[in-house]
Amino acid sequence: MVGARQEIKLKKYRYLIALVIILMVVGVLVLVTIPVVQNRSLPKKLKYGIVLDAGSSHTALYIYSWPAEKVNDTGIVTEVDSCKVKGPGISSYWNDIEQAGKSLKVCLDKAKERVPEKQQYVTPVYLGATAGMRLLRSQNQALAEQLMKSVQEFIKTYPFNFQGAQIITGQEEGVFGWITVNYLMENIGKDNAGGNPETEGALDLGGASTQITFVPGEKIESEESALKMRLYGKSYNIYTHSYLCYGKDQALKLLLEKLDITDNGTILNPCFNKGYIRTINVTELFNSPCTSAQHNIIQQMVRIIGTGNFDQCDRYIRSIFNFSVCTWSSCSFNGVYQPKVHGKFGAFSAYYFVMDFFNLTSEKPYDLSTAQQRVKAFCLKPWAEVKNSFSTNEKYLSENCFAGQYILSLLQNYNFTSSNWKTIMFLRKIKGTNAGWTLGYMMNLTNMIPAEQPYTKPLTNASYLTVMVIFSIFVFFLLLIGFLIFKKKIFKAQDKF
Ligand SMILES: Nc1nc2c(ncn2[C@@H]2O[C@H](COP(=O)(O)OP(=O)(O)OP(=O)(O)O)[C@@H](O)[C@H]2O)c(=O)[nH]1
Ligand SMILES: [Ca+2]
Repeated sequence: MVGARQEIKLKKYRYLIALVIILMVVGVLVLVTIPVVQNRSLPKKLKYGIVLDAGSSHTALYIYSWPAEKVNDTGIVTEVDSCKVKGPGISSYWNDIEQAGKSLKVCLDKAKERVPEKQQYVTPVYLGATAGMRLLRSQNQALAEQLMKSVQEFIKTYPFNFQGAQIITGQEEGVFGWITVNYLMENIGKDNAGGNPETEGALDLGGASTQITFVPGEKIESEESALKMRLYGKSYNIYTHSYLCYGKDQALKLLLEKLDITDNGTILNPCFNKGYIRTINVTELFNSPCTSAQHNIIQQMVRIIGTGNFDQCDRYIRSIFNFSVCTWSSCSFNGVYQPKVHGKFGAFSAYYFVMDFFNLTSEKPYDLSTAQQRVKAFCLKPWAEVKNSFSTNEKYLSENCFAGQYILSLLQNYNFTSSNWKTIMFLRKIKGTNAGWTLGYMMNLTNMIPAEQPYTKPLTNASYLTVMVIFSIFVFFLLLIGFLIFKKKIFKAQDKF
């Protein structure tokens, strides 16, 4: 009787053990499959943003994109496409205002093709105009406003989420260029255990203005050029200055104004290659507020003839900068305060175009004397030879001697000398995205740069689940072992019984 009862009990135990084991296996299977299913790569939802850079010499459109769920992560926004508007900058349409807006058509059409239709209504579009419009506004505010309205109305005819067209300040242009460079280089936003990571300065040479922006190693004396910013939980004291009229095209006008004109309306220009001839309308030279000084040229057209004289060019270029006044402890030129340049610099736009022409933009920086020699060698070449040797656009080609010397002069005025010249990296793009103010401008306006470091979980979702699964399996085996020991003891007790 006792033996049969014991057998029934034993059978019950076996069923119970089998049931527990099955439940445990199912439990482990569930634990393993759920994270796998949960973590399989989901189709990424992308967000888009568009910025039009209405520069003095031309307008460009940039399309940026980033994964929707990672807004605050660093290094996430990239440029997915860009479009160069044909023709001059919007400020040149002052006598045909309606055309200013229409000139943007091809690029806006391209943006419409590039951004998925469903996303277009939520895609913000910004237009920022720079020095060309600043100059026009200083001459005729009403006209500048009409022009901005023209581009605004035209952009509004597109299905995007238009956020406004503004003439941005030189300070904004400088600082947003700095943000772009440091965001793309991942100098800002990275949680750097060793304190504040070094940032890089930004050097932008446009057609009508030029900007220098960096974090100095000393206190900034002038409030006007100082900007305190808090980005990703760190504070930055930034120095920035924008020199209106010192972009490449306006600087050339400043130079031409300094040169003598002969009675028959000829200007000899030592900064153009020997034999190069360019005929320009006098109004073209003097319609700029940068050169509106009194002049007594009676001819309508003037002929500029290149003489390719390096030393004379150097002297004339120096003469467009004023070094006679400085009320601060140090100045660059024109009495503008500038602390000592500090750290590395990224130099883009015309700095890049021109230095690239002279093959001076490699990863391994060249020294100042090599740069000077290359520019000099080019300037000494007669125009006929230059023209035959390069297929570059003739306007750019003819201005490279001037631009090369101007850049060398400007950078030395900022106090880049042979000892720190190699801290400048001439670049067009960083990780595939164009260096310029537009990306920083968009990220600022879309609140994509947090002031404080966003909260980050100690583990990613995937590693969290992996750890959970491993520990569950571990606990399962412990339970199993415990259970088997327990079972053995029961059987032993039963045997005794
Ligand atoms: N050599 C050369 N010069 C270029 C090229 N593209 C533009 N430039 C010139 O470089 C200068 C600067 O160009 P950008 O940076 O586009 O200037 P921008 O934005 O129109 O002008 P700002 O409003 O002052 O910023 C202008 O004088 C342009 O004409 C190029 O491919 N090669
Ligand atoms: Ca520009």
